[in-house]
Amino acid sequence: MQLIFFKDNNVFRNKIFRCIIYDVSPLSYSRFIPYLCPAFFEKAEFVQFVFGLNLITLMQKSDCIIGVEHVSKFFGDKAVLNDVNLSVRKGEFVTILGPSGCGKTTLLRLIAGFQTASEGIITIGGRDITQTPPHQRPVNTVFQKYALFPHLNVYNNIAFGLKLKKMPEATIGKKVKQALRMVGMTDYEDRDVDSLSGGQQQRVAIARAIVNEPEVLLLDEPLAALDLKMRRDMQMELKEMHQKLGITFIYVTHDQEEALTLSDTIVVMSEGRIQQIGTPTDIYNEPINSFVADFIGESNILNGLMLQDKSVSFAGHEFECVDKGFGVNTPVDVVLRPEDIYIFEPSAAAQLTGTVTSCIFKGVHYEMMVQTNEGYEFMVQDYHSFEAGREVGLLVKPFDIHVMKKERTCNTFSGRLIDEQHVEFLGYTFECTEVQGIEPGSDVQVEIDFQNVILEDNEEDGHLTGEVKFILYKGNHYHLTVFTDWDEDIFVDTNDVWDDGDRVGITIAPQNIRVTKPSAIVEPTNKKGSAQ
Ligand SMILES: Nc1ncnc2c1ncn2[C@@H]1O[C@H](COP(=O)(O)OP(=O)(O)OP(=O)(O)O)[C@@H](O)[C@H]1O
Repeated sequence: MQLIFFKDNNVFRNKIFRCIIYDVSPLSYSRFIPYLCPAFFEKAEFVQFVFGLNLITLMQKSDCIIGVEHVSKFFGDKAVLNDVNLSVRKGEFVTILGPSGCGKTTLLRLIAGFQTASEGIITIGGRDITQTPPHQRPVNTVFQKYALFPHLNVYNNIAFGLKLKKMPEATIGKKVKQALRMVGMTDYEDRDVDSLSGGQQQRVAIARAIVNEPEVLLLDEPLAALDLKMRRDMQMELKEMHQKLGITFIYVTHDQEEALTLSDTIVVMSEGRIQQIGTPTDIYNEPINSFVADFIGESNILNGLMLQDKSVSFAGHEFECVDKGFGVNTPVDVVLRPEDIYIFEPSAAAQLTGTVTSCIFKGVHYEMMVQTNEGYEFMVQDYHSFEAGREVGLLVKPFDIHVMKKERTCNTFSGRLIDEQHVEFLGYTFECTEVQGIEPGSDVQVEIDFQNVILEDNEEDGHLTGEVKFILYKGNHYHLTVFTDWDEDIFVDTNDVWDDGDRVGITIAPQNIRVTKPSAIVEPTNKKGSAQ
């Protein structure tokens, strides 16, 4: 008998691990069970016994229904998903949230089985289904475009799958009625689907999915085609439906408000990687990096310097905060939610003073932009209005100052020294100031400060070309990610205003290129998909 325990970092972090026991004869297996440590069973996700080639899941301890383990998906050379790990509990409402093109739909399609993972494993109920065809998976998918059969009425659209399974007509009738009741469309059985509104068609699509009683319902932006009012109504209905049905929902959206409203758990993705997994409150209150902070809700994001434990400077002032363990004089990102900033008449209590530049009524609160005397801009939300032009004081409490580690403090590329004054990186040979003490032909590390990357309107004016993405306003400048037309991103600090998707030329002056020997410490590089 052979005992194999395997665990991986991510799974282990969630205190679940898997044990596989190989080549157990039924006799030794029954003798063996009583001796397995109870503490082990407490932690084990499931225990599998392998009899020759047959794998038997003996026990599934945790309530994990879907496991995505180290999953990557490539289309050609392009990694659309990069080492994704996710564990979904039975009955959970999980939302995959991220900007367009970050890989949300691809992840859903891998779970549904419409596409196959290039690497990694997907399990449902502890069973490896990575290669299982879609129709053999206990999941059903609702798409953004309702994908109803136009020639069938509502009843027949919903009954379609059940008829294929050759269920008795009476059972089908009962199930269709039940599904229609669930989506609030009891009287619509005989209607042509073309005569229904977008919201009603989506309800029929959901009814058609739930009538099969799947263990997991996958929903790919199901409300995206609806107008705002209908979307809000349907969100509430979906939430109720989820509670009534008690099945697991995996929901894809790029709408952060929808994700915060609906979910038990939000998975925030960017560029094929998971950035953060947490409850809506966790994600909103404790974003793990500036990408998540910017993507979820409104934020003021500023460059800061952690002076020491519980003391951070930003916007030209020192502030007391609650964070510790960043070290001394460490560059950080500081996030302040607009509703956490107090605004009042200038007084001694003010930490910052400035002038209101705009004031807009937002229905319940006022949203004001304040330019501080040190030249930083803050968004502030308050129930009281301070009109444009008024002098104000601002204050933020230590607990409301969110300090987060910077992913990087400058652009870092791997390159090759061509000669003393030329270095090759990002597929281009750049002129640099004289490099001494490194042999031409050696591998080198190249560093460029964010503010030293110049973007040009005309692509042909740059050494390189690329596309502007992820624009982050940092109070007194913009931090941009530019997808170069090579394999890596380049990060830029600029005062110029660029739009998402702008094509640009990229220039770097020779004196701003730092060439060093590759450091022993692995610094984060500008590989595609890393958070800002
Ligand atoms: N079959 C395919 N072949 C090549 N590239 C693909 C294919 N399917 C998706 N992609 C690419 O993979 C990336 C992720 O696509 P995906 O549809 O998963 O993103 P998404 O986050 O769901 O975006 P959206 O919100 O716009 O639907 C995109 O760049 C897309 O162009």
